[in-house]
Amino acid sequence: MVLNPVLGKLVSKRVVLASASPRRREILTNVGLRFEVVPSWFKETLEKSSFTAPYEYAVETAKQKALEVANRMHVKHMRTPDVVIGADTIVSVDEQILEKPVDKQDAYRMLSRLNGKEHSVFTGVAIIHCHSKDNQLEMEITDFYEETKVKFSELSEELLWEYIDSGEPMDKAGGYGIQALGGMLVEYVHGDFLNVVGFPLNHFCKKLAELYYPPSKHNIQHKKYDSIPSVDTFENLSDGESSNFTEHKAASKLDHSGMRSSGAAYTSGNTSAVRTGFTVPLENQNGVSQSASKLPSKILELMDGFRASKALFVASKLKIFDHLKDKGPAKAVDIANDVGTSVCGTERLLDACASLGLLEKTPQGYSNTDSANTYLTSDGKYSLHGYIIHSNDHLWPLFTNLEFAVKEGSRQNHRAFGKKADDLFKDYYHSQEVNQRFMAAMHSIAHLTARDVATAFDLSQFKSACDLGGCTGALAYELVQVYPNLKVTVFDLPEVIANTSYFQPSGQHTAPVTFVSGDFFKDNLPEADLYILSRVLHDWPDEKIHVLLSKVSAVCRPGCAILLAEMVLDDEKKNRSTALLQSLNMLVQTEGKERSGSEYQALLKQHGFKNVKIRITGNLLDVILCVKT
Ligand SMILES: O=c1[nH]cc([C@@H]2O[C@H](COP(=O)(O)OP(=O)(O)OP(=O)(O)O)[C@@H](O)[C@H]2O)c(=O)[nH]1
Repeated sequence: MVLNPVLGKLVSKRVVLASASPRRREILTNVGLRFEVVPSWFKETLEKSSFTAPYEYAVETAKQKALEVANRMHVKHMRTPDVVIGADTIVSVDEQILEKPVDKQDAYRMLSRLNGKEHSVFTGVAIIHCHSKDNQLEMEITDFYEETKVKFSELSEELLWEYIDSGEPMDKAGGYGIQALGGMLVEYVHGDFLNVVGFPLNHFCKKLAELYYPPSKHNIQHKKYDSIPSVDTFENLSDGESSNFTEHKAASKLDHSGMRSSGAAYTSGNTSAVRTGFTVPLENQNGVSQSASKLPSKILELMDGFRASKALFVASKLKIFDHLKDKGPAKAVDIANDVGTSVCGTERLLDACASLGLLEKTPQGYSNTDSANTYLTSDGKYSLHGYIIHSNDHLWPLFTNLEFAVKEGSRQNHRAFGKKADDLFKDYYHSQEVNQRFMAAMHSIAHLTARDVATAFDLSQFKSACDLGGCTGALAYELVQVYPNLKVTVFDLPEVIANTSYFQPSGQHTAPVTFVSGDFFKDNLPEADLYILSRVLHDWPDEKIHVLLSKVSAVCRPGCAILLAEMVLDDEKKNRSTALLQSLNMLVQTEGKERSGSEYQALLKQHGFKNVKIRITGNLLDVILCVKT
C-alpha cells in the first residue's frame, strides 16, 4: 500500500533508481515505492567552475547519472524503464563544492572547513520519463534541487580524527553522515533533513504532484501571471483527478528562453511564480489567453543581477554588515537611525539583503549570516569589503559603458571618469583615496586566494621569490607562512609601496618580506629564484607581456621559475562564466584580457619557459608554474 496518492501514480510503472546510495534506496523503500536499483556509471567529473551556482552542478550531475542509466537500459534491449530517478548530493561552503572524500586527509580537510560554520547541502534530482518509439528513446526530463542549511559545532581536532577513524565519512558528501555518528557534530539543521541524507523526499513528492496533477483548465484561466504555485502541497490530491503526465507534457514543452526545458530549480519556501514550472496564461495582443511554458528563471535571474549587486554594494557602503556584527540583531528603524538613512529605504534594503541570503531576519530584527560576518564586514581577514567598494565606485561606472567598449573594442575610463589616462594605473594614483581603495580591493582578492596560490605547487625548493606587482604583500605573507625558509621581495610602483604599511599584518612573520619600489617595465628586477606575476598579465596586451616576460627570462637562471596566478579559461572559452565576465571587466578598463591555458603556454614558450604546469584551483585564481631549463 502506498500512503501517498502521488506515489501511487508510479505503482504501475517500471521505476529505476539510478543510484548506488543505500540511503536513497532506504528513503524511497520506506515510503512504499517499488523500484529497481541500477547504479549509474556516470563519473562525477563535471567542471565545477563552469557552473554559476553549486546547485546547478548537483542538478546537472543528477541528470547525467539518470540519463546514463536510461540510455544504457534502452541500448541493451532491456525493457526500457518508464521512470529513471537520479540524484546527487553535495556540500557547499565558502563557494567551494565538497563531494565524497577520497581519503582520510581529504575527509579531514572537508570537516575542518565545515567546523564551527554553517554550510549548505544541495541535492539535485532528475526524474526522467522514458518512452520507446520506433526503437528510439524519447525522454522528458524534470529536475529540481533542494537546499538545507546545516551548522557544525566547534569541534576539537581530536574529535574530528576520532570521527574520521570511524570510517563513516568516506562515502558521504562533505565527509559526514548526519543520520549516524555525524549527527553529533551538528548544531542545527534548517530545512529538509532527508535532503542532507541524500534524497529530498518532500520536494520529490511535490514535483510528482506537479507532473501528474497539473492545474485544471479552470484554475489556469483564473490565475494571474505572477500567481504563486498551483501545486503547493501534495497531501490533498486524490487519484480521482483526471489529468495525467502525458496531457501535461503537451502544455509544458515550450520554453521561450531556450534554457533548461523543465523543472525550474527553486528552494523550498520560495513561492515565486518560477516555482510552478507550469503553464501560466499570457494574454496576446488580442486579449486572448494563450499558454506559455514555465518562466525562464535563469534569464530572469540575470536580468535582476544588477539589482542584487547594487543592493550588496549599498549595504556595504553604508557599513550595515559592520553595524550588525557589533549590534545585531537590530530593527530597521535602529539601523536607519545609526547609519543616517531613511527608515522606509533601509527596511527595503535589509529585506532585499535577507532574501539574498546576506542577512537573517527574525522577530528580534536583522543579523548577519555567517558568510556576511566573514566576507562583508570591513575588518575580517577574508573581508571582500575593499573589492565591493571598488566594484561600486570604479567598476560599476565602467560597466555602464560596456556597450561602447564592445563597439569600440577599447577601455572606457574616459567616458566613466571624464579623463583619459595614458598609463593604465594612473587613474588609481591621482588621488590618495582612490589609490587606497584600489589597494584594498586587490588586498581582498589576494587574501582570499593566497593560500590556494601558495599551495597549488610545492615551492619549498625556492629560497627567494620576487612578487612583481605584489601590491600590499598579501600573497608574500602567505608564502612565507607556508614556506618558512622563503624570503619574498614585493616589487611595485612607488605610489603603491608608499601605502603598504596600512596593510601589514602584525606578528613575527614580517621580516622575510621586503618591499622595493620600481616599474617592472622599466627598472631592473630584483634577483630571485622564483618570479611571481599574480593578476598582472591579464592587465596587458600581448606586446607588453612580451616586454615583461623577456625581462623576467633574462634574469631567471636555469632552475629558477616563473609562477603566474590568473583565472585560466578553458581552451574553447565557453565554460567559465566568472572568468569570461572578468575578461569583459578587463575590456572596459584595460588593454588586457583573460587567457586560456594554451595561450599562456604559448606566451611563456617564446621566452624559454617550456615545461608549463597548470593547476586549476577551484578558487578565483589558478596557478601556472614553469621552471626554466
Ligand atoms: O549526511 C549525509 N550526507 C550525505 C550522505 C550520502 O552521501 C552520498 C553523496 O554522494 P552522491 O550524491 O554522489 O551519491 P553516491 O553515494 O555516490 O551514489 P550515486 O550512485 O547516486 O552516485 C549519498 O550516498 C548520500 O546518501 C549521507 O549518507 N549522509
